[in-house]
Amino acid sequence: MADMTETMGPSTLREERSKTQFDVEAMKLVWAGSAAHKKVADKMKVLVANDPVFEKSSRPRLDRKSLYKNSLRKAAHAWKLIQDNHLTEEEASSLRHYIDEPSYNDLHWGMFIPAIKGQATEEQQKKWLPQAYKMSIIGCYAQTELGHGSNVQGLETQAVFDPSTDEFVLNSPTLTSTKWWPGGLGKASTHCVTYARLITDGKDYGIHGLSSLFVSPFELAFIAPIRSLDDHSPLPGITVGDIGVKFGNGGYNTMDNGFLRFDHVRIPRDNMLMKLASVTREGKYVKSGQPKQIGYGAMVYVRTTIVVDASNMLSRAVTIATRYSAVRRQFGTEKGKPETQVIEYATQQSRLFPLIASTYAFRFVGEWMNSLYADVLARIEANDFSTLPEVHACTSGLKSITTSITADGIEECRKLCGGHGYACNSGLPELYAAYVPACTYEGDNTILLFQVARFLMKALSQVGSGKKPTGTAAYLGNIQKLATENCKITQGREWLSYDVIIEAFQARAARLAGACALKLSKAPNAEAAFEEFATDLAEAARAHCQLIIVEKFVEKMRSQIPGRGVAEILEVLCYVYALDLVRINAADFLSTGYLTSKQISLAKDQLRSCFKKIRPNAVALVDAFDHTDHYLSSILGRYDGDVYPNLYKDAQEEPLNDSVVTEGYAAYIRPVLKNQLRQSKL
Ligand SMILES: Cc1cc2nc3c(=O)[nH]c(=O)nc-3n(C[C@H](O)[C@H](O)[C@H](O)COP(=O)(O)OP(=O)(O)OC[C@H]3O[C@@H](n4cnc5c(N)ncnc54)[C@H](O)[C@@H]3O)c2cc1C
Repeated sequence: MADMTETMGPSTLREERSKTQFDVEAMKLVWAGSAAHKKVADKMKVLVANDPVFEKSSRPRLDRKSLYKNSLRKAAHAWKLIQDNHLTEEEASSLRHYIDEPSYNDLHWGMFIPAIKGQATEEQQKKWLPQAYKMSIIGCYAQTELGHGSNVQGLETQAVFDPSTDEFVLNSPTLTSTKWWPGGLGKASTHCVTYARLITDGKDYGIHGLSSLFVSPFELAFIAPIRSLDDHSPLPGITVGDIGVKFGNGGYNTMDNGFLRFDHVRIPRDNMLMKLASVTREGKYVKSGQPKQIGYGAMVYVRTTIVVDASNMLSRAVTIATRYSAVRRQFGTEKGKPETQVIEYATQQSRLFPLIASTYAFRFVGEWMNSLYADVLARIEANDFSTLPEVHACTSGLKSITTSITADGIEECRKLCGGHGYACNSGLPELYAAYVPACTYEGDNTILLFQVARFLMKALSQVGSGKKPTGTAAYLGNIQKLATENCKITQGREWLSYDVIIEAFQARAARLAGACALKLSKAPNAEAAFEEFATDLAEAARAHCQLIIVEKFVEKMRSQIPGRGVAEILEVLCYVYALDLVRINAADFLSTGYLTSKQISLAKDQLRSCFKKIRPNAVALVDAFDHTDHYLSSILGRYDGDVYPNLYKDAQEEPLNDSVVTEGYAAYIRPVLKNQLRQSKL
């Protein structure tokens, strides 16, 4: 069956790659962040891709039990590889990343261990961390309950201190207090870090958490053993299980998100994590004297990994959509010539290229957050907490907007692949299903924007009393000028200036925040007004976060970027990222009066000309992410572009095609066809 379409994909991608105007190998280094990171990633991605245990293309077809068992097998095999090969922490984490399957490991390494590090005393860390590092215990993070998630202050689980036995009694007093959602809890974990209302000395101390409305890191966390270390059965007083099937085939269903009820479960007093606060032998609640801000380090770390992960997940989706858009042809038949590649269509470019730009933008802002994390740790060490409110606000906002754009971006890439994007073998449905909860866990994205908005309102009120905002909010110190001087450009080319772009985003963010501050200042009740203007406040917060991402992209561009043509094409991507945001948010720029409709029209013209520069480099820009076919797990996104023969082959392997006449024929099709339904047993 050798026809033209069969061979067209590979030759098309070869031709695309021959048009590239920059050094792809150098871009791979920029994407990886350093030669050392690249070396680790290269080693781990090959190790995973070549190991049959890590096969994943069958995932969407597996029933839940087989899916879960297979995921346990992978986790065990990975742990064996880590030990046998003496992998470093970075290598082990990279290995888990390339296995690409949500599992209890994510919570054990990503939440349980950091929670102990952040909230346990040194003595307690010495007790728990070695067991956790050896995996002789498996831990998870049990905060959310059936009735409350975002509103941490509303959690109901109780930890009542009993001085007669020197123990806490953990109890779930209501149905709604059942812990619900924690990953790894359902079937795998032996322990959890759980959050509960501390009741001692006749007083309810509440939860002290990082809630939607009050910002302070957790204080009241407890380590609760939940399963026997001998036979894994639930311990006395514990009711635990999996909450059930979640969105999408495969997807996040490899994870055992669980429920947990405590029925007067006794744990030693020392199982309360006591870095920030403790309960004495007599039952007195005592603050440790350690500033509560020390908990911020762990929070910045977790959010940094989420933003870096957003760039990774978006990079997968755009790789698939870009390669396939080059291979896919529709319309435009000039006699004897192939049809037009869909990537040539202006609408395809205007949907796809800004997503490629966003992928790089998120990568660079993630890189900056890594340095921010180091800075936060150093400052905490030196008892300097001055930057923490600003860091908390910007990391909340960046988590919110990068995960929202990534989830929407994956879905957009699915649509960019037309009908074939809807098939599981495109890799996109499962990617979306597994990724989309990132908009909810680690803080609902809307709630996180409110944290940013509160910070902005406070910063503006302090500007009024002469205090200079710092860091990512420094521009608010200049609000007088930003709110009154409008954009002056008259020619399209003037948009291609970092200063012009940054000033536009600063003016928009400052004006939106300023307008909210004015409304709040006029209201008799600030809390009620915050609720009334919540939509505007969320918009102001979003504008502030987009400004941060634009600024960090520009900062990257102002650094040394080696490699032939690399800086040049990244510059184009930087403008695409910013100008597309101007296009999408034209209403904000117009309503705040900073831009005229003529200036917005000039921005759109520039955007179109930037797309022309991206076009010959599009495939190479996604090749630079350096994803293996195993990691992408997508027929549409194959590196060699050999799409159609493989779609055909995959259909032949569909289990429904095991027999030519389907199993239900005799019972359910034949009686319909033969008008024999009355005689048949249904
Ligand atoms: C896949 C997955 C994995 C998870 N893993 C874990 C885990 O390991 N451990 C754990 O403890 N939890 C986990 N969770 C739970 C998760 O952290 C919570 O679901 C999340 O914090 C959101 O809280 P919620 O469900 O209470 O949402 P809700 O707060 O009930 O949100 C519902 C809606 O109400 C809106 N809303 C709520 N309050 C306000 C307000 N004040 N103003 C305006 N709008 C508001 C929200 O924006 C949202 O649109 C997981 C969840 C998922 C989906």
